Amino acid sequence: MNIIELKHVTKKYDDGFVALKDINLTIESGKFYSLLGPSGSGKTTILRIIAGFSSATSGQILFDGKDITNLDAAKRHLNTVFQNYALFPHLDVYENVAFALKLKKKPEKEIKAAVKEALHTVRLDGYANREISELSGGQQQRVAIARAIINKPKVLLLDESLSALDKRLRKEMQFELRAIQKKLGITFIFVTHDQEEALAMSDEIFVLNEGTIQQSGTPVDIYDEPVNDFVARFIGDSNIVPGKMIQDYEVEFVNKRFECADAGINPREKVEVVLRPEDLDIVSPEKGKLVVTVESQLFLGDHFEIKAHDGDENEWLIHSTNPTEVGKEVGLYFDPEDIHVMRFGESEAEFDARLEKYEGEDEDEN
Ligand SMILES: Nc1ncnc2c1ncn2[C@@H]1O[C@H](COP(=O)(O)OP(=O)(O)OP(=O)(O)O)[C@@H](O)[C@H]1O
Repeated sequence: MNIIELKHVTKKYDDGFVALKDINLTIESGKFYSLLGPSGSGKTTILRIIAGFSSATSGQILFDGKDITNLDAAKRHLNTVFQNYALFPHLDVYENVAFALKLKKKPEKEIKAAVKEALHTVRLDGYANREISELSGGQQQRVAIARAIINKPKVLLLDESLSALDKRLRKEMQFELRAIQKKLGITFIFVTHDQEEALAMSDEIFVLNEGTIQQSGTPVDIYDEPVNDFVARFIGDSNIVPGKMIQDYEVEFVNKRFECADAGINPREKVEVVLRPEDLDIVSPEKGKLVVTVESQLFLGDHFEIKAHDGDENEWLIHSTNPTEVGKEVGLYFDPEDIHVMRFGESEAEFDARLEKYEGEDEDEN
């Protein structure tokens, strides 16, 4: 079931800057979504428009199928967790978490039970009487979440809410947030510029750049089939080289022809080819589909990051669990499915239509 829909939403700020250009997105109930993009891409603007803190210049926002474009923020069934948590420093944990229910003048007994349950959900049992200043960053984050879930919103908006934490705590909170979302079964919309974080946590990701959605889909879809070079570069490491389509399922790059899994592109059309570093296997030069010379090698704990160049002066990034030798000539092996062919200027809708057509044909053949 769709809980939130944005239809043709644009946002022009007072100074004339257009921060969102015709945004269309659908959020289903009970899933974890990320809005992912570099600084200034419009993530927070989308969140603020959904929350009702900012209004769209044009377009429509639906909540549970009803138009809420002009509805007051306070009347929307959602809460927001801000980057700085916005906790009240002069109130203790209990008072912070109880705040929304006290405002609604709920009976004390009901409030007590709700605070207990919310603190239990975020694993802060026994912290009710602590002062905010006596909590670690991760604990403050949990209080902010407890406060936001106490009145059981249908949607929780989280704006870069892990960015103040150190790396280890951040990882821990990623698991935690995901577990809380699953337990509560409510929709989370999480804003982040960290692609690893979005990949690890989300059911679905919207990748944004310059006020437009570049691609939406599951983490695996977006990683495996980036629609354009922005997405390919932004999500994970990648090797991107220019190429030319020969025919369906055959592409040329670095002056060689390779079998690939892509179709529906015109013969001789110029394309870009993406190969992920972990899809390149180092083999002997005779067995390689490409021959490269190793330039550098770094041990990164769980893999070696190897840089190499081919005769055409393309640099190749390789992630390998085995070391090689700097200066050595080696072969690179990859499967046809590891080659991702991208058309210039293809929109996500065109990309999806092309994929659907060919997947449909494959099924017909089987
Ligand atoms: N009140 C405003 N007036 C004019 N421009 C604004 C205003 N608020 C935001 N912008 C601009 O709109 C664009 C999108 O901003 P937004 O905060 O949505 O980006 P973001 O993707 O959340 O970035 P970050 O990760 O840095 O928070 C930016 O270029 C920003 O400078």
